[in-house]
Amino acid sequence: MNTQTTSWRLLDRLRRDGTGLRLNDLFANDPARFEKYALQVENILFDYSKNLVTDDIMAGLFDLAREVDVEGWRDRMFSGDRINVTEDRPVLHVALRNISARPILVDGIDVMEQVSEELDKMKRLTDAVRSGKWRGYSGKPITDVVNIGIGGSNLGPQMVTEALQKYSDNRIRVHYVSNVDGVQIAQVLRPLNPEQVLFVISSKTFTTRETLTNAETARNWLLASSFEETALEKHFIAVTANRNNALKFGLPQENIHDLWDWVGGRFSLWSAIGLPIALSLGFEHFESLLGGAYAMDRHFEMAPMEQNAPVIQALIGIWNSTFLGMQSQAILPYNQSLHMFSAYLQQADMESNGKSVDWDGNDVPYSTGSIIWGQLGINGQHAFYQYLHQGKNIVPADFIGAVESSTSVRGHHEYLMANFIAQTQALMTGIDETQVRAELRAKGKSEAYINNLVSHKIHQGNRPTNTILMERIDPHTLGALIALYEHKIFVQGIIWKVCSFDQWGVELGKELAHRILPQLDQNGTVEPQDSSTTGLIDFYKNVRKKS
Ligand SMILES: O=P(O)(O)OC[C@H]1O[C@](O)(CO)[C@@H](O)[C@@H]1O
Repeated sequence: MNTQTTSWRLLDRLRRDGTGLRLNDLFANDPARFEKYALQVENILFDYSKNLVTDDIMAGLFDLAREVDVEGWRDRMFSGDRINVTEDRPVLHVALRNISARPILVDGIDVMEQVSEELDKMKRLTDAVRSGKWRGYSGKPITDVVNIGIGGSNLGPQMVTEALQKYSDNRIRVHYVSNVDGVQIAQVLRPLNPEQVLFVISSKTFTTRETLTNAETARNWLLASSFEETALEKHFIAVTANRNNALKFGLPQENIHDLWDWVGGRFSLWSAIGLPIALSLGFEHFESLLGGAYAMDRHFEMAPMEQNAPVIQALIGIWNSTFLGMQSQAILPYNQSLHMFSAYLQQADMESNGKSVDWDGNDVPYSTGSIIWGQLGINGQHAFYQYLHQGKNIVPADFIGAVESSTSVRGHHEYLMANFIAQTQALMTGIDETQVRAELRAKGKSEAYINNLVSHKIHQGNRPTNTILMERIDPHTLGALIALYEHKIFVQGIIWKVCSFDQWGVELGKELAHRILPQLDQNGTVEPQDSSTTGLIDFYKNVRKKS
């Protein structure tokens, strides 16, 4: 157990000794703190100086990473070892953006050959669709792409297409359907012309009910408009690791794009799952995205721990959550283009590290993972920041922004970024009683008024934040940013000793849904089970009967 390492014990002692640490003091006592605790990778400045850490704590955290052999595990991931132990698979999303084409062997076979073949196939499709060479059944060019997929087969591509919209020439409009609630697909299809739509059915397993139900609805919608035998092959593409099921759906071999079992769904946007990104932006921008991720991979592989951004980000997160007991983590982008970033990270992080047993199946005696949540920071300021500033529970936060605006609209960006910087300062410095009293006196308030209000206006401060400031949000930088978080998640999994690449926790709910589905039918028999489940099924059926 990693708690038995010397460094874990030392860190535990530092935690106890350091309960009185104040960020204000740490900055006052060390004018060089920012230089020491900030670094730049690619176009990304990562400032972790506003965290409750000292040189001793950082040294202890680096020792912990060494003791549990983070670097060894990292090398095992990059070289294709089967580090996904519960599924007995390698973890090779890094192969998908290995633009050096350095061989990566799995069972003696270089996976880079398959990767580059698939990339070529993606490029051919992207160019054909975007140039108008690919035509629908009636001979018209494709104008709209509808991606049908959920979880990793939705969140990554959608987050990226939204984030990089500025780079789209709008030749192809991309839409996303993930929810099995028919409202979503109905809304998406309503304004579209079936003759000019290309559906991308994205499912690693091609067994996910939500996706298959939506895919069938899309197929019926298309076939209702065309009795052409070839309509399906002109309007449907699949991305999957399960060719057989895609063939059964009615697609020809050449319309199926490959994914491999060594790519986790939540790490798959770099594969053909990223087709909607390429279709929307053009293949050269997709390649830049891969290039940015590759640059971060090289940094993660080569930089010493003390200057390694993903390692440091992971260690700070472990310090905050496991040692200081701060269980949640807010993700606060100050950039409209990143409006889906926290939703994307929720899956990447929580599905990876939300585990309670270690690789050997033993309970872990510490908290793992974090509750990842958030939304655009500027909107959050007018919604939940009250809790961040004065709530009882401390929520560490990542502030993410860009120096250059993504729009030519003037007069907005400075205001946005002033807030971005001010919020981390306010969370750190807070405002104490003396300052509150002085401010209220300066405004001419009476002593009685001040006495009533003072405790409400005090901000304790001392709330930890990371600041991630990019020069701009372009495909390369976004690729690097996503890879930064992917590797952070990986390092944390190693330290917590949990398997970050499986997701057994999502299975039980799916199985029970399969059992409940026939019970919802008016003629279905309700099984003997707990009274709440039975009561809900009965209520549902009674209301349906009347409607
Ligand atoms: O791509 P698929 O196989 O349809 O799976 C979709 C998502 O469902 C999950 O398996 C969770 O149920 C995710 O891990 C995955 O990204």
